[in-house]
Amino acid sequence: MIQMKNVIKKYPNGIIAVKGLNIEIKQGEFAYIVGPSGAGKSTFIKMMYREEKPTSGEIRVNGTDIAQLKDKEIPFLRRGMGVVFQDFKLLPRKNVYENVAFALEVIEEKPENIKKRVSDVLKLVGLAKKANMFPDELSGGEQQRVAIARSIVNTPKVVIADEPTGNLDPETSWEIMRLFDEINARGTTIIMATHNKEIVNTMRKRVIAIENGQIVRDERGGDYGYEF
Ligand SMILES: Nc1ncnc2c1ncn2[C@@H]1O[C@H](COP(=O)(O)OP(=O)(O)OP(=O)(O)O)[C@@H](O)[C@H]1O
Repeated sequence: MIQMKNVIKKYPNGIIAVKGLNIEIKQGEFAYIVGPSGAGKSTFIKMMYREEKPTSGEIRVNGTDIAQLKDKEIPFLRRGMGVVFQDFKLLPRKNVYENVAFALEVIEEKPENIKKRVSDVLKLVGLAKKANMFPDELSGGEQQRVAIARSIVNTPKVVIADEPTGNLDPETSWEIMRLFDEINARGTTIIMATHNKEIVNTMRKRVIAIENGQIVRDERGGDYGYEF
């Protein structure tokens, strides 16, 4: 579902963050992206949802080369993917229900479908009872659950997560990871950059290690492989 060929990313300041990536991630896979700080993991991930445009190379998402997309076509790409961030990025003035519903409103989903979809995903993430609460009334783990609910409410084929447990304590991180595992078990591809060694070594998945802008390891059921 995602293929990269000779992808290079040079930022305007001259830093070459990604130096010729070649990778294929198939529908239904769960892949961790690991590697040292500054290795290029976020850049790699941002190019998948066209937050960053590659300097050269090809990035195919379900066959379309997204490196060639015009800016006005990007929303269509994003309809098919969910994105989850370390800092949740919830809308502070909207409650839990509204934060999740908003993702469907912007794509002009029919109001009668919105209610059902939002309550289904809030149930899935265990927040049905907190639908009326606001982000600042929730714990970090709960806020991340809302963000995950928002990312899957449109039933995307892939969820891309950049360090989703980076702001959470170990126990909460596990709960969030179990949720991602369940979403993956329902058929959604998960691509996740993480520094969480314990989780990578326990919840074994495909491990793609990036160092200095290049893939240095790609193993199914691999371990984290670093001491940090
Ligand atoms: N917007 C930007 N403009 C210029 N340089 C950038 C930009 N974003 C990242 N870089 C540089 O690109 C390189 C890779 O950064 P990136 O954020 O992709 O690494 P990372 O592996 O995700 O790091 P971390 O684990 O610390 O999040 C770094 O040298 C960084 O300074």
